[in-house]
Amino acid sequence: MSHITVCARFRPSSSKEKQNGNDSVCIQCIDAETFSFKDEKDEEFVFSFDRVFYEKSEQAEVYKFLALPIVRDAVDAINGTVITFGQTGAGKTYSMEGPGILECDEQKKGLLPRVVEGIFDSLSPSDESMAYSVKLSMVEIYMEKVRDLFDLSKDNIQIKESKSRGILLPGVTEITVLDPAQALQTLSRGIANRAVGETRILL
Ligand SMILES: Nc1ncnc2c1ncn2[C@@H]1O[C@H](COP(=O)(O)OP(=O)(O)OP(=O)(O)O)[C@@H](O)[C@H]1O
Repeated sequence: MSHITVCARFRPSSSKEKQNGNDSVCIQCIDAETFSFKDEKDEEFVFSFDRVFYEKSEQAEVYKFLALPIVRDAVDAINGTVITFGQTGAGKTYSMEGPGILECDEQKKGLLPRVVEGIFDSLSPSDESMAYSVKLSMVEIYMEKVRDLFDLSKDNIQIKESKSRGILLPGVTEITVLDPAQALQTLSRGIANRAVGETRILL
């Protein structure tokens, strides 16, 4: 089995797109893995992924298919990553965070709050000889530099690689979190520190 899962997700047309008549849809569902795309010359192309999430897909489905296996592996010390890629307005933030990571709308909440809960649920120690600690770091690559979103004075963190520990960010802030609420509060602080973000307010 591949260690990489690649999915496509389509978001519903926004009310603005509907208002402007920009909401004609050029893709058609074939099945849960395949869709067809018609370009402006009416030429048809067929694409397949591990899973295609169409516009009615639920956040919970995306979590279950894409992130839950990574959460399970993480608890067994296997590294995992979720990457979103797409043009502006495609739905990356919605998929990752939902309407906001502190918002607890059960249906709409995104991958981040679900992953946080999933990790803490999986850590509930059934075996008392086991001890876990959960630490968060958060960085942003901005203007070719790695900035620490938990300590903005660290604005040029180096990326190193070690044979035994893999990719490292020496000196990056690590915050120990004890429960999901504390983890989400901490992540929300990091998100607010991003230089590029839809909710950045300059005073
Ligand atoms: N699956 C979805 N269901 C409902 N609304 C969605 C969905 N995906 C995205 N949206 C809405 O579409 C809009 C754009 O989404 P979003 O902000 O997540 O895009 P983005 O890819 O993060 O854009 P940018 O790169 O500009 O930050 C938002 O208003 C969001 O709420």
